[in-house]
Amino acid sequence: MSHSTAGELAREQQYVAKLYERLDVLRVRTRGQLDGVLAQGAAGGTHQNRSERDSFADMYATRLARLWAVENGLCFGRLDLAEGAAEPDETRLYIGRLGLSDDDQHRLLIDWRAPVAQPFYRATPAAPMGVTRRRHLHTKGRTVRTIDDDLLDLDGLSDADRATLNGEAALLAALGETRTGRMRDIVATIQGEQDKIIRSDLNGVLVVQGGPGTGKTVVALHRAAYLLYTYRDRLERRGVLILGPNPTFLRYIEQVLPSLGETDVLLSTVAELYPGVTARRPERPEAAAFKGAARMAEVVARAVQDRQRMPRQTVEIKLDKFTLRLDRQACDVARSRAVKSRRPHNAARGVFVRQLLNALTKQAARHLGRGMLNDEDFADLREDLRTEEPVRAALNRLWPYLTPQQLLIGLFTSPERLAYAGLTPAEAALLLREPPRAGESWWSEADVPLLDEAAELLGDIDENVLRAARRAEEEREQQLAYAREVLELTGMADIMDAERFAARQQAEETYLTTAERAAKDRTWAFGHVIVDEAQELSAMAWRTVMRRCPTRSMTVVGDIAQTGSTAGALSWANVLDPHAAGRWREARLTVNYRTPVELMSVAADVLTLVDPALKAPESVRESGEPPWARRLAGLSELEEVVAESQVPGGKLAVLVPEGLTVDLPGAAVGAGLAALEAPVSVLTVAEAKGLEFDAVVIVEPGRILEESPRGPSDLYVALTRATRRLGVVHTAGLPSVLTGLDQRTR
Ligand SMILES: Nc1ncnc2c1ncn2[C@@H]1O[C@H](COP(=O)(O)OP(=O)(O)OP(=O)(O)O)[C@@H](O)[C@H]1O
Repeated sequence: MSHSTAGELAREQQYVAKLYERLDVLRVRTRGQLDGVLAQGAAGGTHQNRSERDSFADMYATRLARLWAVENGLCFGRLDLAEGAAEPDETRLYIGRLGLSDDDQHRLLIDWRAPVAQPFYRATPAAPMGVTRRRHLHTKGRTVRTIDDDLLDLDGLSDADRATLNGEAALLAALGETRTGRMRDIVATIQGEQDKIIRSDLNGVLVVQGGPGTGKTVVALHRAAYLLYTYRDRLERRGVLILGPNPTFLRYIEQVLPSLGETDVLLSTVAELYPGVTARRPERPEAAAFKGAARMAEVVARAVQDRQRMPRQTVEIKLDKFTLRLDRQACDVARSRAVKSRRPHNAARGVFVRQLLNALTKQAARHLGRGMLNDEDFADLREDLRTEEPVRAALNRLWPYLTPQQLLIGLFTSPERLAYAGLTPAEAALLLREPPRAGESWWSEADVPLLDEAAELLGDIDENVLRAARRAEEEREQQLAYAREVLELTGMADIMDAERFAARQQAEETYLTTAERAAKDRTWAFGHVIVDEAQELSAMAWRTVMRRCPTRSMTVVGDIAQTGSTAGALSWANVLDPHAAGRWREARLTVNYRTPVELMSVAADVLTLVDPALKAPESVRESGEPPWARRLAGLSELEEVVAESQVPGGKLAVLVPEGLTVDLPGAAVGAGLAALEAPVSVLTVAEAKGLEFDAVVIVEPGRILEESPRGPSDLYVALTRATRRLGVVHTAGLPSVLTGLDQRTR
């Protein structure tokens, strides 16, 4: 290290130490404010006093959580601006995870999302945006380890400045690190094309199309943080939903937003979007694809109509003293009134029942010899009839209350109902199933959009009753959870127990965060929705997602070339035009930050099998390790191959075709937390989608290629998961597209 660099490092250390000092002061101060509010107690005062106190407590608790979240890498950059490009005392800006000012309101640190921080990510030598130098500070704990400078305007620098330049290495250093099994934030090294997407306008649907490793996921997450910062009021109220392909992927990305100080975001999968249903049953790909097709909306609608069909014969209702009759015409009139009301099935039932009860009441009056009734008597008699069991039973048979679950179970277990819904016997066979048995998990991921569709058409049975029941059940639980959180955060857990704290809250007060409230409510409309691996969503899944976002403020990220699901997308226009025609725009990411050049050139060959017109993204770096292929006498040799391929301290994935089991002692098998944490995991391509590993060994690529109509896409995904090493092993022949690989014998 040169003398001047050492001096520069010491100066930066001094500044960074000052920032941490300020952070500590703010933590103590905010903690004091929170304690002050909590000490006022929650029991006394008017309702308004209490709710004001609670919002302050909430605000301080959130602020405190944010101040703690930014401990690592608090400050990671510095911008030196040319004279004239900034106010005289603002020519040097430090950029960090949040904004800090001193008590005199002098800015000490700029939040990376603030407009003035934008040149840190966008300035280039060709368009320096007034920046003379961009400096990256690499810290460990509170210590500045190294600094890297990008020189943007040589003329603007003094001789002394020139002597301290280090050159750009921050990005490559970040990319070269071994993987931890969890995605990290990239706030210090966001690239220009990524920054444009992150800061793109909130309105409308932004599609981010990019090849593997171009940073779509990580960019989408930084965009969420940016939008929350920039439109905090609007988004905190309605919440932000991030949808990923499976729970393992959500675990992979879950730390990124908290590390950026944002915690109130709901991470979910489509399978979890229907509150109260756990969709765990595996589904045959043909059935899943069929259930995902847009036509299923019509099928579900027909299934509802099926439950509104009227019998041909007159319905007889035997009461003690006489028998009432509903003929076909009376039923048809009531049905058509109910349908014309345009209400969902369960709400329209009220119209239907009222109409028939009126008809029955008139009949009953005749039987009772009471020709003309005044309004009051008529209403009394109608009420008497309504509570008669035979009347209730008859009306229920004609137009039953239905939950979405009842509707779909009825449909999927009945060849007659499936036929009425418009399916051929062969199509019906894909859906036909045995009724649920106790404890069985009956629903699959592909069923969730159908339940959601049914819920729209049926409506709630009785909103108020349902809500009240749900609230009563959840109330105590919510209050306890909240109390625990607050007590833990404030370090008060040892002086007050959560039960007592919760007991002090009023019954009508709820303490759920926006994300938590939204997760429990099927009809919640989010302020912004981000869909990752969006190419995999079926047409029916898109209908479900769009219902969660009526404003269509969305970020949709994916890669059409990676579509593995047969119900998935083949073009963004196909997917989005039905829901947001004229309201979506596409941005592209073109640089691959994950996969080295050597691996990407093999993947590019496979991409031509997906579609010769597609172009693979450019890789930014080389690994110096050419990918290889090896023929094995048997899969028992795999253990040795894996041992040779591991990167010390890193993660390795063995990617296998669907249904192939391999025996690797100590390896984590299948999706789940272990897949992220174990040094070696065995996964199918679908399970590895969106993830990355230091090394990857692909087993029997020929089978992956042939096992589905989307085989080439699956192989492309498999080839692009590694950051350093890639090997392919096979006992059967090697697909011709891979014969260019280094052939190894051992
Ligand atoms: N600007 C950056 N600085 C540092 N690392 C980056 C940057 N952009 C992307 N990366 C890294 O590149 C890798 C790939 O990013 P990401 O998983 O977001 O890509 P993707 O486009 O979603 O890939 P895929 O389509 O294959 O799932 C991640 O390790 C990510 O952290």
